[in-house]
Amino acid sequence: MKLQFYKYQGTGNDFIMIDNRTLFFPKDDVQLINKLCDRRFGIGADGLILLEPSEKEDFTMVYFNADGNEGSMCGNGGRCLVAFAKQLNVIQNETTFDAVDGLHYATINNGIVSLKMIDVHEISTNDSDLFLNTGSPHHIQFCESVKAIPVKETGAKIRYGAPYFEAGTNVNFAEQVSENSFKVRTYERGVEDETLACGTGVTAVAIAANNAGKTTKNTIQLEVLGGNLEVSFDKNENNYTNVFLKGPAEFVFEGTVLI
Ligand SMILES: N[C@@H](CCC[C@H](N)C(=O)O)C(=O)O
Repeated sequence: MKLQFYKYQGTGNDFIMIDNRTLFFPKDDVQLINKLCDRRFGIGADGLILLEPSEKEDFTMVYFNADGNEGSMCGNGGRCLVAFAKQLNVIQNETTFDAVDGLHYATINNGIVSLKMIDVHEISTNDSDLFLNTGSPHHIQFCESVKAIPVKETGAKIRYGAPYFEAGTNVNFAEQVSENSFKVRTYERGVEDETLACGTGVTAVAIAANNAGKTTKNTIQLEVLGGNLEVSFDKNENNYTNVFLKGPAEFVFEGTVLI
């Protein structure tokens, strides 16, 4: 069968998009999804996303990591899916959609997508590292220079080590640049490597930075390997609400592949 696909990227975090409104795609086929995401044997991507129907909302997001397994929430993937939904004329400039972690509201203007993320009420600390869930689990380590960090090696050790083990976590290394800006590099669970950006990851870094007293700002600029993102939130004691992740989401190419 010929599969029509669309390729999108958000600050270099890249995704295969499939219009699965007719529910034809064999989503239990872990090997197939893994091969489609393979950069040598397939199309190549950090993940694959299905746009599916929703009973009450505009559409449903179903996200798979590059390893072929269904993932938790993907912030950059969600932003790219909003741009894809607009390309398909499923939405105009505003939407609410279903995802694995609940409802998401988003707007799109001139290719910039602003996506509402889940509220965060729990942040744990271990020495100077932090852990929180922004739709996906994230470990955060602040450091002097992200350039000097062997992200794949150090990230893998933390991802598979205590207290995370098999379930694992995504791992972010963050360097403060100014009062309200940070450089971030992320090791992604499910890709098992560093990616050029991670949306739920920078969201976690922005909240962690505020929570750890590194900044009092509630609009934070995040510089990642693939570009720039912005995270904003409201804070009430240790509760973070109205969390928004904002940045570019771009269509790259489309094609067909035999499956
Ligand atoms: N790239 C993503 C994060 C995806 C989630 C993750 N790899 C997992 O399942 O743990 C993002 O932009 O948030």
